[in-house]
Amino acid sequence: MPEYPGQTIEPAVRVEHLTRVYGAGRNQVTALAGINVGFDRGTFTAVMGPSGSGKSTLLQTAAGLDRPTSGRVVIGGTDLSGLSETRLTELRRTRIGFVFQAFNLIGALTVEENIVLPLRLAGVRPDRAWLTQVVERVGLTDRLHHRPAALSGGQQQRVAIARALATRPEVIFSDEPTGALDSRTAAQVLTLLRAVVDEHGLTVVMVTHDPIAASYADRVLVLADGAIVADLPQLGAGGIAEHLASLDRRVLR
Ligand SMILES: Nc1ncnc2c1ncn2[C@@H]1O[C@H](COP(=O)(O)OP(=O)(O)OP(=O)(O)O)[C@@H](O)[C@H]1O
Repeated sequence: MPEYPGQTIEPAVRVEHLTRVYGAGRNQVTALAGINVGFDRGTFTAVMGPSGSGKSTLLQTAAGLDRPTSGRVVIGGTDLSGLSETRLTELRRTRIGFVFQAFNLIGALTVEENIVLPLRLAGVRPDRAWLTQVVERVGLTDRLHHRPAALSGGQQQRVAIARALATRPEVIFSDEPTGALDSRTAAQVLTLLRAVVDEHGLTVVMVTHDPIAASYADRVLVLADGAIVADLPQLGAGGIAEHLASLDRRVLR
């Protein structure tokens, strides 16, 4: 559904009335309390908010890694709620890229084998021209035959980004991609994510606690208690930090 009158372009990801409740009775926790949001194609969004505000739950449910309690997620026009587990797995493998704080590379495989793994799992023939472009973009052309253990943290995260890009996904979901990196390496990884949005029109949704990381995005969503409490344009790292501090005083106690 269009979010406003006259809107005709389907966002890359659309989330409607998304609710996720964990547990039952006295142990019940509402991690997401009916979220409505769209992520337009070719945009980079940072998701922020205090610990326990629902950021990871939003990412996991939007990415089809977890089923919502109610509400729905539509990726590129496909409603995930109508999909069987098998179809959902297929969609995750072919249309979604993931980049996590832990690089999650397979130590026994080379860099190249790690990058093409999602394609092999999905039984999809690699698009060699695209893969060459991706490997060049992430600066790994001379590392393809190394094992992950022989690479630095920043290089390993770049392998994870190349792996996420291998299938030319409609969206990349990323949870704290720079959480394990020093600030210089983090800047390289964020510049790379920014570039895949600007140069290839990909859509990136990234959870982060860091206003500097968020300053690479076009838009900053702030969650509190499972709801969106701010939807901001890019304000720069200082502006984001200031806004979070003012929300902290007003909304976040
Ligand atoms: N599997 C689970 N079982 C029960 N409660 C959960 C589960 N996963 C998350 N929660 C709860 O849901 C709420 C939101 O958690 P979530 O991990 O999404 O927050 P977050 O904003 O990502 O936090 P952080 O910044 O600390 O990673 C929290 O109260 C959390 O304790």
